[in-house]
Amino acid sequence: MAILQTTALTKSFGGLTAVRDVSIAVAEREVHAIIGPNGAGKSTMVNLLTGQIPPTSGKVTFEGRDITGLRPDRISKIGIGRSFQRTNVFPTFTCLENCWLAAQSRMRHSFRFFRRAERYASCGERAERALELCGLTHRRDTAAADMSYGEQRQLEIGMMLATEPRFLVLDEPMAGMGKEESGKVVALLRDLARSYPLVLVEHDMDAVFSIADTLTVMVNGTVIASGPLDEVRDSTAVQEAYLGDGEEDY
Ligand SMILES: Nc1ncnc2c1ncn2[C@@H]1O[C@H](COP(=O)(O)OP(=O)(O)OP(=O)(O)O)[C@@H](O)[C@H]1O
Repeated sequence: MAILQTTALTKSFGGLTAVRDVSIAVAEREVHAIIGPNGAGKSTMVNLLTGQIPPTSGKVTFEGRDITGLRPDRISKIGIGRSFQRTNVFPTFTCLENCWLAAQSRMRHSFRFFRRAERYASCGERAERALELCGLTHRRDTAAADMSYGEQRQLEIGMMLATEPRFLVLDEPMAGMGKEESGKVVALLRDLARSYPLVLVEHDMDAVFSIADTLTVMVNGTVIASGPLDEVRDSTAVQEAYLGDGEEDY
């Protein structure tokens, strides 16, 4: 059964339709990658799934519940975690503090604690667990600014995990990384894929092909192919439309 599903999802910006009639379904334990050339509508899809923008038409359901048009904080609380294309960490805060803040953002009244001590402890536990999950326990007390770019992206994944999501949406988690750094993130994503269903938007095709179960290929806002990785990767339509001439761009 699908955990996350879109039905005829469409988003227009004035005269431009960035996402047109997209219907995808992501099952339990599935890594669903969305690929496509620049301007294909991938980021718009991510923004529609996580509530950053409302759709023009169509529907998004999560665990059978209609979440279309809900605000990002509601969607986060419902259990969909999102990482951003650009690093969102607080540079002067330590890794633990960054994760602590993210954990706290999920609390109902972030700054008006009823049982302050209990909530504090619970955020601390979540933060420590998130650091462990993203492989940064050894950097617990290091300020984000003192870490490499790759580690900061890793921390951002930790911050997403500190919100205790049940589903992950990752927007170009390998962007701007060197080979060694992206190798680490690929390993991390493989680990996470054992526990979370996830949607991954990524330009690094080696990474996508090594992690994804399902591939959706978008061109100009439209899905041109979607299905099991091997079938879609090797389909002529995809080779011609995307992986052919444009491959060197990635
Ligand atoms: N807020 C917006 N207002 C107007 N047009 C937008 C907006 N956001 C995206 N677009 C347009 O929608 C189209 C799809 O953009 P989108 O960023 O979703 O593509 P993408 O596949 O993520 O591209 P990239 O790989 O370059 O990130 C583009 O033509 C873009 O210019």
